Amino acid sequence: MKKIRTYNNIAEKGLSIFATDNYQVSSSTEAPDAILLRSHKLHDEPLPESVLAVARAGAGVNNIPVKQYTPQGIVVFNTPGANANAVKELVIASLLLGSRGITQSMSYVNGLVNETDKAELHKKVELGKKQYGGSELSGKTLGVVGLGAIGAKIANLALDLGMNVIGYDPKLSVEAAWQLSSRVSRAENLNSLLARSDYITLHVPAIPATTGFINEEALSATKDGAKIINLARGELVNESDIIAALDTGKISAYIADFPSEALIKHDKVILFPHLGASTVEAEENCSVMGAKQLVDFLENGNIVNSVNFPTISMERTSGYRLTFANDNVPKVLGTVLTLLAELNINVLDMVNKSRDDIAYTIVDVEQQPTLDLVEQLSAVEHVFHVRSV
Ligand SMILES: NC(=O)C1=CN([C@@H]2O[C@H](COP(=O)(O)OP(=O)(O)OC[C@H]3O[C@@H](n4cnc5c(N)ncnc54)[C@H](O)[C@@H]3O)[C@@H](O)[C@H]2O)C=CC1
Ligand SMILES: O=C(O)C(=O)COP(=O)(O)O
Repeated sequence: MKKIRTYNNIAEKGLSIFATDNYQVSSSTEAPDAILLRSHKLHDEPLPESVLAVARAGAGVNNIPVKQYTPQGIVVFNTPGANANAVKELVIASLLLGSRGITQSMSYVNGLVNETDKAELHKKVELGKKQYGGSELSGKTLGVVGLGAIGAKIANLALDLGMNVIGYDPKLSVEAAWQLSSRVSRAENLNSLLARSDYITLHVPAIPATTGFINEEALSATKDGAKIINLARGELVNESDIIAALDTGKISAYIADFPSEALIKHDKVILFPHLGASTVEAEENCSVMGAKQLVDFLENGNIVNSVNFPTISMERTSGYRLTFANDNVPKVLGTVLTLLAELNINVLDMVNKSRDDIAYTIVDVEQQPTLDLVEQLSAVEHVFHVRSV
């Protein structure tokens, strides 16, 4: 029986992938083989030694101490693109909230709730109409920072709204570039995008290079009166710097799904709870993808969509499979294969991949690996985390 510990609200459609005969799934299970979670922060809690893998049903993995887990052989997965459409749709809503005074005018109308005089109400409604007029998105420029799964969808859709679109992504993958319309123009650097955009939307992960990157310097390079949308991570924006820029009018609105005490008080800020990925569809996509990846890893040792291990999978050629991770240095694979040969164990198929400092190997062998064999392999220098699956 394998055990999965869950955190947060994980959609049932994904949980049902763990067959009840073979898996125990619960938020309180002891000694879990794997964890499936959303935004719950794992940084401050000890991870049970039994854990082999952590799957983030979502995109951002800044709630998981990935660097700490990697040398322990713990594979961390995410579900790339599975919630991108949900975020895209909320960004479109945010663009409209930023252009048409919708929330402000709704508050104004709600404030008229006690107005019983029909003529007076009509007069006040007309007054509100004058006060909350907006401007159209068509013809304005949208700057998209980060052109991955979410950014690319938004860039393409904004073109259809008649906007000019500029993108900035120094680490753009070839796969992501294929998703992008050729009408999206490329900014050479962040400041060039900020200086030309009426609306700026952030879609980068929270990593050291991006933490606080929207700061006083970036904001002073930004076009006067620009509006910033942040449905990526609160940490990307230096809070006191953006509040100062809102106070002077340099930035005319900040729209985000990361509320804080100071931001809630500001009248040029529009906030939602962390709602970007909270749609039925996105929650199901993420939980299904995360659960499938965990099952394939726990049962076959295959790794798809990991953020710290290489992508590696092999169809099973026999019932007996060994997997191991090792430091990515020469001679380890040779030593392991020599050991298997010396023990007269026939290798039927094998695949080996590396990523940064880590290598990972799947070996299908003709006979059932014994505990002794697993121990001997684990003792090979630089090898860690040997499993018989
Ligand atoms: N509010 C919410 O509910 C949600 C928030 N997110 C956040 O959005 C982020 C992006 O999500 P996806 O598009 O799915 O991820 P992704 O990995 O597909 O795209 C991220 C892009 O950012 C680029 N990038 C990295 N560093 C950069 C830098 N310094 N400057 C410019 N670009 C840079 C990467 O090259 C990549 O193309 C996630 O990491 C997460 O923090 C994601 C989903 C839901
Ligand atoms: O996928 C992400 O990065 C998100 O921020 C979504 O977070 P959630 O799963 O809704 O807690």
